[in-house]
Amino acid sequence: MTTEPQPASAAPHPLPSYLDPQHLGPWGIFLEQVERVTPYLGKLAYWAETLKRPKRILIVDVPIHLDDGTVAHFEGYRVQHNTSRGPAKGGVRYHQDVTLSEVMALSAWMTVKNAAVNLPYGGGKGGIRIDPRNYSQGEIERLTRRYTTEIGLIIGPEKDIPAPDVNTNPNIMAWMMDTYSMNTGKTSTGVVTGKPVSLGGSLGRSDATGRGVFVTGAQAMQKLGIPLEGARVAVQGFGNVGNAAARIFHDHGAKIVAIQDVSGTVYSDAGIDPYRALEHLKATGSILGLDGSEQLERDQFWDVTCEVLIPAALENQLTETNAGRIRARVIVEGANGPTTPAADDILREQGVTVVPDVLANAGGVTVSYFEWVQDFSSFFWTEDEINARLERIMREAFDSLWDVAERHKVTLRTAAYIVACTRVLEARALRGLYP
Ligand SMILES: NC(=O)C1=CN([C@@H]2O[C@H](COP(=O)(O)OP(=O)(O)OC[C@H]3O[C@@H](n4cnc5c(N)ncnc54)[C@H](O)[C@@H]3O)[C@@H](O)[C@H]2O)C=CC1
Ligand SMILES: O=C(O)CCC(=O)C(=O)O
Repeated sequence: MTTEPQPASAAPHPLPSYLDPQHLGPWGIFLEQVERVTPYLGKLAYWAETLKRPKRILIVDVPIHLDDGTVAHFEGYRVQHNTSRGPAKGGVRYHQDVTLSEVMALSAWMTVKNAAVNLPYGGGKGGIRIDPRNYSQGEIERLTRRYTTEIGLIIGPEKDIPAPDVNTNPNIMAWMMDTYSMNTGKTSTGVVTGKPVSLGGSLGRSDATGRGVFVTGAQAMQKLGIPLEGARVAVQGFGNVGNAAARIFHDHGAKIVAIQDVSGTVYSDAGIDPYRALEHLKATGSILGLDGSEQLERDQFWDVTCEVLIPAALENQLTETNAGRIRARVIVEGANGPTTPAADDILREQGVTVVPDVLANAGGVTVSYFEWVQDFSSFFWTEDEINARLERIMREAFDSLWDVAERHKVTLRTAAYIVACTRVLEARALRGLYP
């Protein structure tokens, strides 16, 4: 038996159909990203097949009583893509378009993200296919508690730690924590992060992803000689990530010229105050009709001239169809997977710098890591301490990825994959196979 790693991965068996690149969707995009990084992995390419196969996939039926007394069934998922460097970690999404392919890709991007910023985690993600806008608070609570019980088989503070993602929030994390604790017979704050501060949550978590988007975006601007003061910023998605990023850019002198969310697009050449936009959204349920702004057609958002574009909604937004229209100099990916590989190539040719999701939006999971550590030690830090540590981690990660990108003459995304996949596969190789 040879002990010397061979240059190419030994993968004698065909992929199961749900892992097949032909079975497109977001998972197909992740596979393409793995193909792009493999030539840079040297001998570790032997283990690259690991990245193409999630470690564990759980599909659950989530039945609940609706308020009208009938029973409804929802399909839920928890995917643990990789646990080579530590427990799986990643959010839970409630959305009508959730699919297995999407959750697999989101969990894989968590593996890469956690390794890119060197957090001691693997990658996981969960989701339920539901449009939560159509359900009451009581129905969402019952859904959350049943889902938590179903995935309780594989989650836990040392196994897999969920957190908020699209349409989930600290309230939902509180129900998850409570359900898991009831089922295991002890209060287990560390089973989820992004909890309310009064239940073992961390100060700074709610704005952390947007703060990381700002820190990495500002660093990219500095490298490119783009002044922050007066810089025009367009933001897609005005939820947890998009509105925090908009507020923090605004606080540092940038001008938010366009915001798009699920309800539509607003634009103002003079700049939109994101605090007022948030108040308007809370009062009316929509960003449309904000004083001093005009409404644009949905697709016109991509034509807005700006220095910084922040996609902070869903994946697959910048594609080969619209990438050529982008007028931004920097794209900072608040969302996971907003840019397809074909769009990446077009943007690169146009000289647009993309700060990739696995770096730009890592602020959220970084403060989730702080929350988890604080829960274990039952000792809580101040918000200033948290923000200072977050900013240091994000800056250092940015600088080291920028250097790797320059050295290999690759995009920041490929640089992030080189660093992250090397870390993951080194751990994989050291742990070896059993038996
Ligand atoms: N919450 C977190 O800490 C993190 C979230 N992310 C990613 O950031 C993105 C946004 O997540 P959150 O802000 O947490 O979700 P959220 O549920 O708080 O907000 C989502 C926003 O996207 C908008 N949106 C939905 N569909 C849209 C569409 N078709 N076009 C335009 N806007 C649309 C919604 O109106 C809302 O403003 C997701 O890709 C998520 O995976 C990444 C890292 C951490
Ligand atoms: O805070 C976390 O653990 C994960 C957040 C998340 O889902 C993400 O970074 O995409």
